[in-house]
Amino acid sequence: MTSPRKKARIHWGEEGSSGKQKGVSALQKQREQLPIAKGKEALIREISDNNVIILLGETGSGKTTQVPQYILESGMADTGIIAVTQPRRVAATSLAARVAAEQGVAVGGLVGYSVRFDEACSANTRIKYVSDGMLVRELLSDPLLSRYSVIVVDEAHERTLRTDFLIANLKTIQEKRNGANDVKGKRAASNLNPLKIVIMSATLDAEKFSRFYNHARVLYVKGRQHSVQIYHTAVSQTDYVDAALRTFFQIHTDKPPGDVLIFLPGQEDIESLDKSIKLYARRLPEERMSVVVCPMYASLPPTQQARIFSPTPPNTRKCILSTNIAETSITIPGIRYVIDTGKCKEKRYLSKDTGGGFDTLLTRDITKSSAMQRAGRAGREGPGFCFRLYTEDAFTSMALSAEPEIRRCSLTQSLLQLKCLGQDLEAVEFMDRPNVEAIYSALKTLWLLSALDNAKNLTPLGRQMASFPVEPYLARIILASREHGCASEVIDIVSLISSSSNPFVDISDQRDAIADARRKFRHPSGDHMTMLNALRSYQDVATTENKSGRKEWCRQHFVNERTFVEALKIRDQLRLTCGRLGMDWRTTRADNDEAILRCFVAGLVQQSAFLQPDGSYKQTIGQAAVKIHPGSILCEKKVPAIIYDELVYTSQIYARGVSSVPKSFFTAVTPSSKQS
Ligand SMILES: Nc1ncnc2c1ncn2[C@@H]1O[C@H](COP(=O)(O)OP(=O)(O)OP(=O)(O)O)[C@@H](O)[C@H]1O
Repeated sequence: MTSPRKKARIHWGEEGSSGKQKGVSALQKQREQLPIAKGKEALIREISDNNVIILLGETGSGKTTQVPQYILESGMADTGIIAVTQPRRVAATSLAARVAAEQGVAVGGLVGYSVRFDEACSANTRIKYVSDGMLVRELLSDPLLSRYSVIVVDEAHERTLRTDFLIANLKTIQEKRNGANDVKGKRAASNLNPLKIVIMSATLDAEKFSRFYNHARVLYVKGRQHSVQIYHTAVSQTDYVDAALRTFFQIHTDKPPGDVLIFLPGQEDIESLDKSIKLYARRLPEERMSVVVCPMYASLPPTQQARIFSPTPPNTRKCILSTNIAETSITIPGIRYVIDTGKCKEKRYLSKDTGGGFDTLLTRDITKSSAMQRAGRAGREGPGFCFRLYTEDAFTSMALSAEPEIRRCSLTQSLLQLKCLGQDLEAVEFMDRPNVEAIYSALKTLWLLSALDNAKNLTPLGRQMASFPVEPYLARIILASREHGCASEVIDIVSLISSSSNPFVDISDQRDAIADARRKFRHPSGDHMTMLNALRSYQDVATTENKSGRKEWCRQHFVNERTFVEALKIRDQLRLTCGRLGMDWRTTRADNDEAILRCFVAGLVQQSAFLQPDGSYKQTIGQAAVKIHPGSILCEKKVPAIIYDELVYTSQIYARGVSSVPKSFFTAVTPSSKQS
């Protein structure tokens, strides 16, 4: 490997900069200097006079942090809570911390947040940053969202399935709460607390949103606080990881202090760049600033994600390697340089016709919207720089925004939630209609899980499934444990599956050593029971060992302590839901593996494959040939039938989280009326 300085330099073309630099000191002064502050009075007036406002403003103009505070301070929302939705949990939690600091209060008081499996709110909370999924969940228990007087839908351009679900439902909720004929005015026929809706983004097709909300008023916030100088490569870069490496060291050797944020598509690229940067950084002359690398991706446990916000030590340059999880809404203190590879991973439903029948992540070029959001992460605290690893022509020819998730992802969970609200996917007025095939597939999945009956009506079991804060198939597994008397074991395993990362560390070149270290957890049936054994062993260790003893035990056994800690929290939530449904989560049949696996078959009936005469596995529902993932303890085995937690699509389709089950289990869960 050559030294970073010897690698070919990348040549950049400069783009005109905009905006002006302003000094910042105290938080209040910063607030006053935000571009949005100039329009505060007008903004409050417009929100007060209109039921729906579409608000566009450049990244960093102050929308997300200031608009909720303006609404609060105006007294407009005195009858309820102000909710601000975010597509990503890290944005919700970090924004709550920032706005609480601006208000001079602790998080969880006046300003709080609510994300899946984590909440900091109290009876005093008036501004609540909430993940879009959590607000959808609240709809199920409060279909008119009556606790809220203003709902701000932020980063609406991302068009996540849950945001689209909210946008559709908010329209009808507002009609009910404000009175059906009340398009512009204030309170009309209804006795309910009226609702105001604010839709926000920096990069939005404002006209489309406006039309959807009966030609709602569109407002623009002009300007950004700090300039961001954008550079494009002079020629296109085929190896974006290598180009990012070279650009990072160009910045590190040539540019003044300031942290660097690099956008990459996924975990694999992040891990590879992490290694290369560390390797090269060690070779730098001692007098140069040192480098600290922080990875950031969705499956990293929240405590590890939080490292990106911690202050950079003196004489050090922090380099954050992130997926698009850090693309919108968040301000990472210290970031002055952004490197944008121009790539992202996009969730897409692979249809059964093409051998799929599942959601998978595919690498693709980003959109203009994403490029602008990424550049916007620099220049939050002072002027910034964005290095795009693609040409200006490539930027010009990018699509404006991504295809909405509703057109490309599995609709199973949304359909179940709509059914609980007495609605049908076909009948709801969405901004963009879902595909017929995706609707059909979701109906079929829910029917196979017994959440819907033959007439597509919600069953009592389906309603119970929707109460759990997990995917329908996992909820089905938990509910099946009622019949089999093994709720305790099943909830433990489901908690581990629902955690943000795998409990087992998988290092491809150490698989033999890892298998050896974990031998005592191994269960012949496969990964589910093995996970349970590992969790139970960890709990034993946790009661006898101190912190460093636990850490050492986890290191020796190649297991991820953070996953166990997170799983135990999730377990509390799942047990609470069981309690609310009158289900006893204490039932146990630790000696009966068969009972536990039967529960998993009830939920994973579609996620199963049978061994073929040629030694491959073929999906029982769907056409794809699947391989057992090399990280699974069953990877070397040939068993007649498998169930799995997920399929991952790389060079081949791999099943992950695999257990072996007798074929006879499948006929038991599939009533004779159900045929694939
Ligand atoms: N956690 C933080 N630490 C330091 N400064 C912050 C923080 N959060 C916000 N700010 C400051 O407030 C400014 C406005 O942030 P805000 O999130 O409200 O902007 P926005 O218009 O919503 O941008 P975006 O569309 O990118 O989310 C930032 O540019 C930054 O200067």
